[in-house]
Amino acid sequence: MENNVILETEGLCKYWGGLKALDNLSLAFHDKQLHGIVGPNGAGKSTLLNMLCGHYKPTSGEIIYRGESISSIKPFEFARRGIGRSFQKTNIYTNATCLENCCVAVQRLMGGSFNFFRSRYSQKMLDDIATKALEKVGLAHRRDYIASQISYGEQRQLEIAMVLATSPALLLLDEPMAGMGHEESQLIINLLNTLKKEYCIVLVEHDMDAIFELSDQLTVMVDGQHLVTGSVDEVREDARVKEAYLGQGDEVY
Ligand SMILES: Nc1ncnc2c1ncn2[C@@H]1O[C@H](COP(=O)(O)OP(=O)(O)OP(=O)(O)O)[C@@H](O)[C@H]1O
Repeated sequence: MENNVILETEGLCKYWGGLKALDNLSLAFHDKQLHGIVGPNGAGKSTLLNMLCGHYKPTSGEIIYRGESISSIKPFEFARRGIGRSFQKTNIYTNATCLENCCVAVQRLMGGSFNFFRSRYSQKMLDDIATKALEKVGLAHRRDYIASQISYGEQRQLEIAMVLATSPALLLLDEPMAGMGHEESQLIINLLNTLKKEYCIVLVEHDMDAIFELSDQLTVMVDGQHLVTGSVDEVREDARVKEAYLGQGDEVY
């Protein structure tokens, strides 16, 4: 194993009845790199993220985290080991403040054991962790705002802050730019460019300009199968990729 590989899949398969949503996928995700995942609709991108965070169990194959197979551990153990996941659908409590949302994310991770630490001291620790996460995404000035009062783009930033508050080593991001205008997307691009210096990021995103700008490695999937992995330039020049996107609109080119 290359020493800066954090997470790997080996021959990963997920079948829904006769449908092969993921078919024999072997990938390696490196520390301090952003690995983009693209592919036409139904390619299996969300299925892959759901498996990497433990939400779905593999039909066969392995998920290996820092050299250890974690295919059969429970979903909350994925998070406790440092695999953080943001969702396509917004996951925030709109009636709580930004700070409270980040605190809840940490409490969820700690589960029942959090009650044990309940004290003024632990609340301060929690607030500090949450505040640092908000600072990292550029939302420190929104700390005490109710989440429903901040813009849509800021809500997506808040979701990333909620993942960061759980102290992950790896971030799995599912379309963090969905529904955003150009300016808001640019904010997220700038944020991810900063975060990838510190974390391993796996990014599923339909915004091709964004994914080309951000990816150190890029994987194209088609019909649950791996088509190609390489640098952005290698992928863009690959004839198989052009062919896979034919009839899908000009999503790539
Ligand atoms: N829970 C499920 N039960 C049955 N089939 C599923 C389930 N989840 C996904 N699928 C199927 O698996 C295939 C891959 O779906 P997936 O959502 O992973 O693709 P995707 O690449 O994320 O697509 P999109 O870009 O449209 O979000 C699709 O054919 C989908 O219908």
